[in-house]
Amino acid sequence: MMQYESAKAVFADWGVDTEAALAKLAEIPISMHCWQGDDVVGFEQKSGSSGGGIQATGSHPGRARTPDELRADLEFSYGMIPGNHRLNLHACYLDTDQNPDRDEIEYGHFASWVDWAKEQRLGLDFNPTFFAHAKADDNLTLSHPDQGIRDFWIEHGKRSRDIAAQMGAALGSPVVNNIWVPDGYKDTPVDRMASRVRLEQSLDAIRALKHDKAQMLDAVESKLFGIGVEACTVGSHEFYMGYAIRNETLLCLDMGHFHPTENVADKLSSVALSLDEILLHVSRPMRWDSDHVILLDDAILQMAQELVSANLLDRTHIGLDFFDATISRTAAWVIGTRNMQKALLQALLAPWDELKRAESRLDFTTRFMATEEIKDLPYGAVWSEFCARMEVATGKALIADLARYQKKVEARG
Ligand SMILES: C[C@H](O)[C@H](O)[C@@H](O)C(=O)CO
Ligand SMILES: [Mn+2]
Repeated sequence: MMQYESAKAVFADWGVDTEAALAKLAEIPISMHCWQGDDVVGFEQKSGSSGGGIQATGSHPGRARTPDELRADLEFSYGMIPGNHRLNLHACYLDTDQNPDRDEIEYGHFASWVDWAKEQRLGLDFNPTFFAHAKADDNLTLSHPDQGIRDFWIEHGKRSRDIAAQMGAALGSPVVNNIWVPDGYKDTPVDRMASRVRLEQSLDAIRALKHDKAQMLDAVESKLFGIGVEACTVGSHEFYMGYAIRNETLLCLDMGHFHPTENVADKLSSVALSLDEILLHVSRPMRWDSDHVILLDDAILQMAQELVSANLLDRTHIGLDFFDATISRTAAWVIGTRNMQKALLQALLAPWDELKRAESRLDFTTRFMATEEIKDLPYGAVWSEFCARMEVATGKALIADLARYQKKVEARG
């Protein structure tokens, strides 16, 4: 507390109100992805061989194998993260004794998740699952040349939107329904246009039915390449950017889905001029879309800075997308999500007016000196205060709690 009071005075000297920053941070929900808890396996009773070019590596003990185990791990993890958040579910995480194929899923198969979300005061987000299925083994789904395969996936897409809308109605909070398909070609295709026309037509068919935006929001996610689709990804950035603008959907920017030298934070202000809302998949690519757990590193700090500086927090849905099976899965969730929050807090504690004034008069020296000096400000004390107010642990106590829970789940084998 004393440390916080002294930090508060230091920030006040820079013209920054720490109380306002803490209040804003408490309002920002992060959509935590269910698939970190079980290495993107899901709970279907059957699955195909196609991984869609994504891969969780590692064999750390304690993987959640059932919806109940996953919910227990999530409850523990949310308990370690300050604030109220959301869960991002994939369609392959259905909870039912039945064995519906992807084109047969219904709201009832996910009702237990909604009941649980209500109990836990969590929002939900949703994703159709266009991978890990025999009908995705060609690495083509919505753009497949075979009409029958396209129709199968279109039906899956329609049902997912419907399920998402019902979830949103039940929870009183719009569910973002994000479409990502693995479609692409290992070697250079000769008719890219035909694939993209088919993908566009399939997306239009999926979205033919209008849903209330208070219940469900459509999002589309682009990608640069994946394993097995190195030569061409049908749903490229340009494809989906155009699609999202023309159709007024959200555009999902996954930080692992661009060339490693691109700065994804730089894209926010550009796409925000043409889109109402944005979805983020905050991730950490290492050499490729490796989905490492996010660190409090420059890429994440810059993303948070852009969200605050460009005033985009109210129209950006912050989702996470990483999966690491070499470390405790619950620790990955907790530390990764808290890193996103720490980055947001640092951004909320920056003296933006002063920095922007310096830039607008081309005083780059002042901008340079200030952006470097504020790196020394006592962010840790403000973060600790936030955690104390939200009654969650920090530092060694947090590490001990995470280790204790990991020990408990290791008995699962
Ligand atoms: C499991 C997710 O849908 C997936 O990670 C997708 O969002 C993606 O980023 C694929 O590379
Ligand atoms: Mn993603």
